[in-house]
Amino acid sequence: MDLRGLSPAPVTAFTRDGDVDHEANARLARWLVSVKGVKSLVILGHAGEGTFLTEDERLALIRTYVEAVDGAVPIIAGITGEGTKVAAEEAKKCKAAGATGALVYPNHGWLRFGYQKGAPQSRYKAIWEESGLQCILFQYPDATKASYDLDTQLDIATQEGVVATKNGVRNMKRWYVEIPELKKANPNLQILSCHDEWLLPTMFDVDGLLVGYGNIAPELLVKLIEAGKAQNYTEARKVFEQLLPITRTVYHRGSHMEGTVALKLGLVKRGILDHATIREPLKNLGEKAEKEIFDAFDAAGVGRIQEAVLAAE
Ligand SMILES: N[C@@H](CC=O)C(=O)O
Repeated sequence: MDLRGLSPAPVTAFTRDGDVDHEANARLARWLVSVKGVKSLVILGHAGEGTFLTEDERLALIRTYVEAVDGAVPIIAGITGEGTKVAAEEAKKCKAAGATGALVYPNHGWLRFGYQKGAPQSRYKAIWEESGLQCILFQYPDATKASYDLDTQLDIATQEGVVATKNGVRNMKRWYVEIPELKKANPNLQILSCHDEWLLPTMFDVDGLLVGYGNIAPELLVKLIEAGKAQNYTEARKVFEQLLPITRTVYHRGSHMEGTVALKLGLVKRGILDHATIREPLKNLGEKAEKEIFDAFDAAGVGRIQEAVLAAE
C-alpha cells in the first residue's frame, strides 16, 4: 500500500434508528476518495466506532467501502480483537470481505497492565500470517501502558507484512529519537502521524497522516502534508492556523471520544451526512457545543460540499 498522503479514518454513519447506514457510508467514502491526495480509507477504528459494531456489521461495512471506492484506494480495517488468535481470525474475515490492510490495535488489557515482552510482535506476526493483510504498527500515546518501547517498535517495523506506522506517541522527545531509528531500521516503513490535536510539529518528518481529522477537512490536510514534505514551515503554519478554529472545537475537547461526535457534526456541516447519530458509549455534545463546531467551520472557511459535486462522485 502506498500511504504517502492522507489516510482519513472515516466515521461510521448510522440511520436515525441507530443501524449502519450503508448508503450514507458509501457517500462519505466516495467523497473522500474524490479528494486528490487521499491514499486509503481506514475504517473501523476509533473514529469509526469500530468496537461498537457487531462482527456482521463490521464485515458488511468493509464490503460497502470496497464497492464504493471501486479499487481507487485500499480499504484498511481496524483490528481490535483482544487475544492474538481472535485478532488473527478477525483479520482473516476482514480480508475475505475485501480489506487490503490492517490497523492493528494493541490488546486493551495492555492499557491497564502493560504488555509482556514479545507479545506485540507475536500479535502482528499472527495477523499477517493468518490473513495476509498489510499491517500498520499503531503506536499509542506515551501516557498509556500500551505504548511500545523502541525495541518493540523496531522488531515490529522490520517484520514481514508491516508497511507503516501510525504514530500518536505525544511525546516529542520520543518522536525525535524514535522516528529516525525506525526509518533507519526499515527505510520503506511509511511514517504516519495521528496527532490530530496538534499536527504541526510532526508534519516535517512524515510520509502522511492517518487521522480522524481527515473526515472533515481532507482538502486542507492534503495541503498540510505537501507543505510538510516540502519543509515549508510558513505554508504549513498557514494551513494549521486556518484549521485552528476547527481543531479547537473538534479535538481540544474533554476527550478524544468527544472528537468522534464532533467529526460527525462536522460532516453534517459540510453536507456529507444528514445527521450525527452516534452509538453508546458516545454521548451527544449538546446544542452549545454543536453551534461552536458549526461556527468554527465558518471561521475556517471550510464550506459545504455542493449536492452537485456529491452526485457526480
Ligand atoms: N488520533 C488518535 C485517534 C485514533 O485512532 C490517536 O492518536 O490514536
